[in-house]
Amino acid sequence: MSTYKIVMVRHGESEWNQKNLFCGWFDANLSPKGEEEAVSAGKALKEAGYTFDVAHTSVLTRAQKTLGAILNGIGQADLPVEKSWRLNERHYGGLTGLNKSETAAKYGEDQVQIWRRSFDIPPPPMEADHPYYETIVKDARYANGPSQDEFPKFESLKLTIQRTLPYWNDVIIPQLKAGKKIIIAAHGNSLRGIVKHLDNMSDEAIMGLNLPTGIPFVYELDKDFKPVVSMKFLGDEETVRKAMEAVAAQGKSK
Ligand SMILES: O=C(O)[C@@H](COP(=O)(O)O)OP(=O)(O)O
Repeated sequence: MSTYKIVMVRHGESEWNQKNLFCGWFDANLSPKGEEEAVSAGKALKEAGYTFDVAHTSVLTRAQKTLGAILNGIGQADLPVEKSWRLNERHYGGLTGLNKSETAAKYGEDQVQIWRRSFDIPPPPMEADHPYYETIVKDARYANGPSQDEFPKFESLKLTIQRTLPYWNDVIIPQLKAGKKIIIAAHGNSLRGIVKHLDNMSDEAIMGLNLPTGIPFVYELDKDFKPVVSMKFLGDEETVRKAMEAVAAQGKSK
């Protein structure tokens, strides 16, 4: 029997998704298509009758803007929003800013697949001379965390889960227990981490999951927070399948 329900959504297409660049902690904006996707996500949630008590998002603009458009769409623009770096995208290290197809042409599609989707093999670190190092490390949005020790230079999915899961366990679960209706707007890989945890997916199985941009999905959980309904997308099956395939194909050399 389902006791809890939670909605999650990966942000709409970002300008860097559109250019096919590894983005990670770089604060890319939504592309015009991404803005439209966010509005459509709001419409889908409104049509399905969703309202929320609390919304959670990362400290990155693409996720916050997506959430803003959704909340506008469901007539809840003034809903309390909690923002945390723990919901940020995985840190893509030295790959940040590189084109995914060009990287595949240079290092091979298999290597890019390992960097994008392996569970515990991280990308190379972002060194201090990386073009986006200062922009990210000195960004005022990180004044209250992560601490210097916690601040990533790169993250595998495993490392991403290690900093996202405490947020799920310490913030989201207590709010669900208190009866709050929650939406999380975050990123491809921070959400893949939560999905892996909820569905108890193996390290191999999670490699095959590519989350589409801007299509909300629902989990229904039992009293022990085990899924009764897993990853039910608010979109028709064919559209979701094609969107997932398009994400997977971003690592092709073309
Ligand atoms: O960092 C990035 O490039 C993408 C995910 O990339 P892939 O792992 O799918 O390559 O993150 P998002 O657009 O969800 O914030």
